[in-house]
This record gives sequence, structure tokens and C-alpha cells, in this order.
Amino acid sequence: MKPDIYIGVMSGTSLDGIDVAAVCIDDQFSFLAAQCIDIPAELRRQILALTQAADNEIERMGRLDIDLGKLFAASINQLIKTADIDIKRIAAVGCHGQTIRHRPQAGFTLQIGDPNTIAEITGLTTISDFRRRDLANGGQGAPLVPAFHNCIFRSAEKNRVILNIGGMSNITVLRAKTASSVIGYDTGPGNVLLDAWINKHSGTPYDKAGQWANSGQHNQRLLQALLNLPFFTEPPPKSTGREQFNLDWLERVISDNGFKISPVDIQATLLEMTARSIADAINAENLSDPELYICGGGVHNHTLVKRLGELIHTTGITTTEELGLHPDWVEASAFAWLAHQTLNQLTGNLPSVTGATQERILGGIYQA
Ligand SMILES: Nc1ncnc2c1ncn2[C@@H]1O[C@H](COP(=O)(O)OP(=O)(O)OP(=O)(O)O)[C@@H](O)[C@H]1O
Ligand SMILES: CC(=O)N[C@H]1[C@@H]2OC[C@@H](O2)[C@@H](O)[C@@H]1O[C@H](C)C(=O)O
Repeated sequence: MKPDIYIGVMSGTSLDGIDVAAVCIDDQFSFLAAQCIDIPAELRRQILALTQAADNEIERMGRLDIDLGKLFAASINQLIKTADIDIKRIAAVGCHGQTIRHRPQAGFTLQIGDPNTIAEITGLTTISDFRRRDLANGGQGAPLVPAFHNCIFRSAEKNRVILNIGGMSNITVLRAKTASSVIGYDTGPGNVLLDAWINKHSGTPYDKAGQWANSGQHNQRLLQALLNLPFFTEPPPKSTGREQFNLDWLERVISDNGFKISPVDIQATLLEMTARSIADAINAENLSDPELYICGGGVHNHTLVKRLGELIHTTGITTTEELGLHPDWVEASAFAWLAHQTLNQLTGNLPSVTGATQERILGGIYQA
């Protein structure tokens, strides 16, 4: 029997954990099992340190590349064990890696987590480095997941928007007419600023269900100053990351404008800014009666989802669970799908999304 299971590994910009998903791809796509594995606090600290320029980066990156490779491999092995997956059925692993720098304007992006180490420890063919071929072909290298959304979430009758709210947010616009090309781009921050601000003030990793933000009032002047960032009005293709949306940027906007705002009202303002930037992008697509499906950790922020419901012109908001895939596992499943594409010599990028000149087979294959 031909191996038909693909394992996707996604460690995103939130650094909340490593998502590992096993899916079956034959004539159809089906989800099998998934797990989120913790990132030890010290490794998390080291990753964050590498997202900004500092001394001795190459040495620290080299070591972290291997440590993350080992952690990804252990995560894969753990899922195989807990879900009792027959290893002979696994065709390949698709590992996104950890983004430590994303500078599409300069033509580069960098994900680490050594695939050689993953292949050695798991004994599985491992595919990684999915973004750089697209960049080499003139694209942004991101977002890549819209191609997967297009493959499994598209409807012939309904206009659909898939919204991922991870550390960053990105949308995929799937028009009902099957011939129309897919639109997709990063809209700006997802949870990243909300996480950073509450973490600074109370040490907790995220604002559970958005309760803290909900107890404050947004500040109109800070909201406007944040939304003035040119990124929000730039036309797609576009992608972003922690290089743009980080605590230093937020604190600079606050201090440059001399704002005196209580921490809770800043959290409320960040939530409003996140919601508005997402809603403005979706509304600008002018879709008739679009259905909106959310995925990513942001679905658990009820205050944010409620606000999106008020701002977005849609027939209704729900999660991708309605379409058969739990919102927590969409991105990891997408990298399993991308591994399937690469292993079968199929292209993985969408030029209409990333801005690349042509479709390309993505990533490098590290044989078992
Ligand atoms: N119960 C909750 N309440 C509020 N927010 C939550 C909750 N659970 C998760 N989140 C948010 O979801 C985030 C994780 O989301 P996700 O795993 O989609 O991010 P990611 O994969 O790292 O991001 P990206 O898509 O940018 O790569 C957490 O950092 C947190 O902000
Ligand atoms: C460079 C990078 O890691 N980008 C991530 C990030 O997280 C969300 C958004 O920013 C998206 O562009 C991308 O991730 C998903 C998986 C993508 O490529 O579709």
C-alpha cells in the first residue's frame, strides 16, 4: 500500500506551542490526529531573542536550529505514539520551522529547526524550507496556507473568507466562481500585540477569552496612531511579522505621541486595532454575502470574535470546524498538505497570493 499519511508541523509566530497534525491524503483529504506540544520557556526566550538583530546571532542561531530540530522530531514521535499511527503509512513530514526573520522586501525569510536532525531522529522523509523558492521567484514567501484553503474549503456556490488569527492575521478570499483566482494576504497583527501587552503587565501568556481587553475602553487617538501605519493601506501582495508588530513599536507610538493611557485601555485599543485592521481588509473585498470561517488561536478570544462580528459585512461568522477541520489544526494540516504537494512534484504557492511570477514546487526534501 502506498504511504498516504502526511505529518505537518507548525510552530507559529505566537510561540505558544508546536502544532503537529497527521492527515491522510489519497483521492481525498482527511484529518487524523493532532497535538500541541509545549515549547520550553528557555527555548522560547532564545527564539524571541533571535527575532531581533543582536550580537552573536549566527552562533546562537546555529545552536537553536539543532535544538528546535530535536524538539520538532520529539513532537512528531509523540504524536505518532499517542495517535498510534502506523509508521509504514507515513509518506513525509512537512515542517514549517520557526520563523526568526521575515524580510520579503529584502528578498529573504528565515525559518529554523534543522530538517536533517528531524529526518535522522524520526526516520521519516522530511520536507522544509517551504517559503524561499517563492521569494526567489519574486513572491513574498507568505502566506502559503491560502493554497490549502482553496483546495479544501472552496465552495462552488458561496463566497467564502477564511481568516487565520494566529500571532499575525491573514485572510483567504475564495470567490464562488471556481475560475476566479484566490486572494490572500496578511492583514497585520493577530494575537501578537495582545499577548505581548498582557504578558508585560501580568506575566500571563495571553488574555484569556479577551476578558482583560473587554474590561477596558479603547482610546481613539492611540487607535488612529496605530492604524496610521502604512502597512494597513498597502495593496497586496503583502506579508508581515514580529519585525513590524512588536512591543517596541507599540511603546514608541505611545511615547512619541505622549499618550497617558491606562494599561487596560491600551489592551482594549489593541483589540480594537486588531479587529478593525482585519475587518477593513475583508470589507474592502466587497463580496456579496460572504461566509466567514475563522481559524487559529484567535477563535478563543471571544471579545475579538464578537467585535469582528460587529464590524465585518458577512452572512455569519463561524469557525473552520463547520467545514470539517478544527480551527486549532488548520495551519499544521496545511504543512502536511504542502509536504504532499512537494513529494508528488506538485506546486504549492499561489502567485495571485504571494506575488510570485509562477507556481513552484516548494521546499527541500531530506530523505528518510
Ligand atoms: N483561550 C484563549 N483566549 C484568548 N486567546 C487565546 C486563547 N487560546 C489561544 N489564544 C491565542 O491564540 C494564540 C495562538 O494562536 P496560534 O496557535 O494560531 O498561533 P500561531 O500558529 O503561533 O500563529 P501564526 O498563524 O501567526 O503562525 C495564543 O498566543 C493566544 O494569543
Ligand atoms: C513568515 C511567516 O512565518 N509568516 C506566517 C505568519 O503567521 C501568519 C502569517 O504570518 C502568515 O504569513 C504566515 O503563516 C502562515 C502559515 C502562512 O504562510 O500561510
